[in-house]
Amino acid sequence: METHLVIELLGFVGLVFFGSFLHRWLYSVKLETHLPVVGVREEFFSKFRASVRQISHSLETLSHGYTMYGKHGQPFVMPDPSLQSQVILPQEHISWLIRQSDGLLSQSQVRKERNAIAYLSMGVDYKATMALIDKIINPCLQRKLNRVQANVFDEIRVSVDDTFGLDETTWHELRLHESLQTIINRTGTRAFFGLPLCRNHNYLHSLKRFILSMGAGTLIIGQLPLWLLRSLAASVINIPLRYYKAKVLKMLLPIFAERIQQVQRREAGHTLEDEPEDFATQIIKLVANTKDGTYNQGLDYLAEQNLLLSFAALSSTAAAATNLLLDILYCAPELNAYETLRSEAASTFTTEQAWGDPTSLQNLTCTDSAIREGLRRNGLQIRGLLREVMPKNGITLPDGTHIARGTWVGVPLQAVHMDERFYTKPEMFDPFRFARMRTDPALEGERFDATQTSDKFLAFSYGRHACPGRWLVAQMLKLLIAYITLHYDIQPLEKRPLNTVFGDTNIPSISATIRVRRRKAS
Ligand code: HEM
Repeated sequence: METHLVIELLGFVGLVFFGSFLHRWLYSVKLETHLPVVGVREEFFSKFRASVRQISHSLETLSHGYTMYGKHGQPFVMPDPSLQSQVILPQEHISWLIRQSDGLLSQSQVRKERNAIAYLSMGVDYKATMALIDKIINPCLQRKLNRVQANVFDEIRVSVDDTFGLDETTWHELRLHESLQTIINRTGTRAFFGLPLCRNHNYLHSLKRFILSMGAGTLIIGQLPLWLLRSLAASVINIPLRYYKAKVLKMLLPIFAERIQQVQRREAGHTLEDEPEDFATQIIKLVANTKDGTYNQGLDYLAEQNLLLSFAALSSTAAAATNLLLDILYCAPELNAYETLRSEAASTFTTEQAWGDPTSLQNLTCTDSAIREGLRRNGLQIRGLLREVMPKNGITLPDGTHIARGTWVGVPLQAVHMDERFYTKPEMFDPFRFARMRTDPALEGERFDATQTSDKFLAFSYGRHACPGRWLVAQMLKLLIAYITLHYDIQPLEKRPLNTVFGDTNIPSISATIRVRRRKAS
């Protein structure tokens, strides 16, 4: 047979295969049909197109579904680019949702796909990670937080001075997100691994690239349909990810080795003059005193776990700080937000020691309120508490709706935050809303500090998988806002640069700039 005929034949066979694959794929989008479906238009391949559209339209679709159904106590179906069938629950079902065990509604199944844990080169086991978070990391991030406050402040002071500048005579422009990411990366690294790593340029450079690769991986791969496409995307993203992870770990390992030696010497009865107060030391101490071998899998393992934790910590805190400053600089002048925060900081931090004193942070009720409001108005995720239905026979929701096995259920976080039943003028960034709510006699008994999660405030999620880093976030952001307002003037914004929603993630503008000038020392 002539060569061109063979090629044509092979091409034809390939086309038939591809066509049938595409046809099956386009029609494979399964949506729970007994529930209302949102986001689907009358068009060819309507379900498939609705699913793909949610890469950029999920905020609108979720708000529409919430207004039409969720607000009236009804679950609805949301298409998703991953083609994974999803049922979005009304706010009334959240308390029920968080009470269900992982055996009924599994978070780990969702994490593996949505956060691409099954695809990215992590090097750590998911189960062991969750055990480590539960037993070791959570206690460190809560009970031992006070010990890092003085160091966290010291790093904020030095890194803000470096990034915002010391010139008291001229205004200059800086890119807000980039500056805050640098400040938060340094401060977080100081809290986790101490000096001098947090000022090592090579480390910070590789850490930034590692965070970028992880961010791209978790953001993009979880949105893709089909295992094959996810694996292909992961094989590309894993190249820089492995490279930068190896570079970062090379610098982290000697620090862990040193900390382990220090802990062992102390346990053997030696007195150490300068025992570091960082989380790495605290985590090593806890692991050393725990009989269960799950956490004690060697130096590389612990270092890698801590690196993953810094990823969870740093990118989200930098994004929250960016949103918060943009909101403060844009909000209505009559609210006098910047000046109020400055005078609260001035009356709290009257001595040098006050910056390292945990009781100072309790006085910052207006700053705390602004942080909570920033997270309410612009949470980092618009949909969350995603869980996969595990029982063979499915599960029955509190309103009697039956949901099949394998379906994901979730909550429209941003839509709940925008519900006027829970927040007056929800569209408005009202920085001191929660400070007023704290003193409202009608709300007595409820707590409104930034770290308090509830079924109406979901920025840190809710229930047993809620963010364990939220106390550290509040500590860092309070010290950051206080230091910036006390030492810098910033020109208000005429327009708030818009966020971009990609899938479930709400990303603040990374190109937004602000104009700053150092205040004259009095
Ligand atoms: C403003 C900053 C932050 C926000 C908005 C945030 C938000 C969240 C949310 C929504 C979850 C639940 C995710 C899910 O269910 O899939 C979560 C989980 C988690 N966060 Fe954060 N987070 C922030 C900062 C941090 C920091 C600073 C740390 C560590 C120091 C941290 C460590 C974790 C960990 C380990 C989990 C997993 C908890 C579990 O599954 O049990 N986060 N965070």
